[in-house]
Amino acid sequence: MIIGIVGLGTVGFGTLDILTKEKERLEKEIGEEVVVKYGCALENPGLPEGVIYTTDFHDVLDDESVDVVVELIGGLTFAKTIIMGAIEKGKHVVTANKALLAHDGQEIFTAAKEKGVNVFYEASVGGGIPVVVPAKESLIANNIKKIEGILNGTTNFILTLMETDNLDFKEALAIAQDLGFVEADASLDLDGFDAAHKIAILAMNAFHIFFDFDKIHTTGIRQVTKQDMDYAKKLGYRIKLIAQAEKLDNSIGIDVSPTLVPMSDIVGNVMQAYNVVEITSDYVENVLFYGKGAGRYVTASAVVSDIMKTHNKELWTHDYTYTDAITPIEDSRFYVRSSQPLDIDYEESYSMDDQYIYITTKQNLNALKLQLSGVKYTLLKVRDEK
Ligand SMILES: NC(=O)C1=CN([C@@H]2O[C@H](COP(=O)(O)OP(=O)(O)OC[C@H]3O[C@@H](n4cnc5c(N)ncnc54)[C@H](OP(=O)(O)O)[C@@H]3O)[C@@H](O)[C@H]2O)C=CC1
Ligand SMILES: N[C@@H](CC=O)C(=O)O
Repeated sequence: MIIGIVGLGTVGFGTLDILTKEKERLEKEIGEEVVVKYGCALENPGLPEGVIYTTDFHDVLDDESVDVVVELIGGLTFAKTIIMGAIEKGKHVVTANKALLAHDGQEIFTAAKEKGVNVFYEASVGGGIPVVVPAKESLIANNIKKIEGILNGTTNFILTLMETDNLDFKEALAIAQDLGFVEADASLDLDGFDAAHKIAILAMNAFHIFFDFDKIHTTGIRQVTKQDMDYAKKLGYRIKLIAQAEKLDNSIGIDVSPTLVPMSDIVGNVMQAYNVVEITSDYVENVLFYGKGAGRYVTASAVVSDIMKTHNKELWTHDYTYTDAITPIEDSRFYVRSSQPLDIDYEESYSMDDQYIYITTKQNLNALKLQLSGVKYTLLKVRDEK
């Protein structure tokens, strides 16, 4: 197996390092030589002997001996050119690029099918947690009804540090950046788009659909305050950025929003840069996937696993149907805080610091907003008790 890695940053360099250190064992596992022929990046990070350094990804694409192109530069432009170019040349592709797959997955998978090659992307969701392959292969017997979880390491890390270390948002973000968790464009993490990319990929495979990514209703963590975290805690909840995808009556509901999660729930105890994905289906019922969702070696572990998977000649199919029926998930319980008492249906309520705090009964978001028109309030979703 001859490999070209394009992108030698956090994940790319980690991938190269694992492939170098574990070469002998990996070769034994698959019964084939594993050779990294190219490392491509704008600056040379220092490559092991025998790996050709280039700044031009065409060197990798144009070399007929390369079987697998590993795209780890991120973004929607060059990354797409590299992936489409590799497919065109009949090479397998491994990528961690959730943004690109969420936007252009249909085009990429269609091209891969035509050329008879695989595009593998385990690292695109949940960092090192095996979830894409298990959901697509191990759960094949099941009709998936719902996927829910914490899919962004950066925001979970920030929320954790705000709670446990009393850090402010900016301080916590700077630490996450040092640790290599944060996207080149941090707003992808902070505004919920990275989690939306990941839930889009999971929903695509779970419900066999392609759809316009921009239809996903996405809210990030910028408006989450320490004050609301403390109020939520008094009621036994933590605020987490939750991504959800669910089969509704006439649509697939998908959204990403800061949500109060009961501390009695496993999901409410997922801290730091850990991720969790809960899949609900008919036969196996509930399964949870938990582990580190970001970081160099964590993510490289999933990339290496995908590279090894290209050794099997079996092709993955993505014969999915395009749908416009993507809607927000509007029926939920809600946390509502206001400086005035409210006349709404609620399960729990208390007041302190001149604030009135409610956990509502399950109801429709738009109906609740209508009821609250003219009132100043903060509103967050509340996850059901398990
Ligand atoms: N970091 C993480 O924890 C995770 C990241 N991912 C995904 O993995 C991918 C890579 O992320 P990450 O490693 O963090 O990103 P980095 O920014 O650390 O690395 C990007 C690499 O791409 C190189 N590069 C950029 N443009 C080009 C180009 N035109 N030609 C050649 N090389 C180029 C950069 O080179 P140079 O440094 O020389 O400029 C750098 O080596 C992204 O899609 C990201 O979303 C997925 C899961 C977790
Ligand atoms: N920025 C992402 C990296 C992994 O996908 C995150 O924080 O989860």
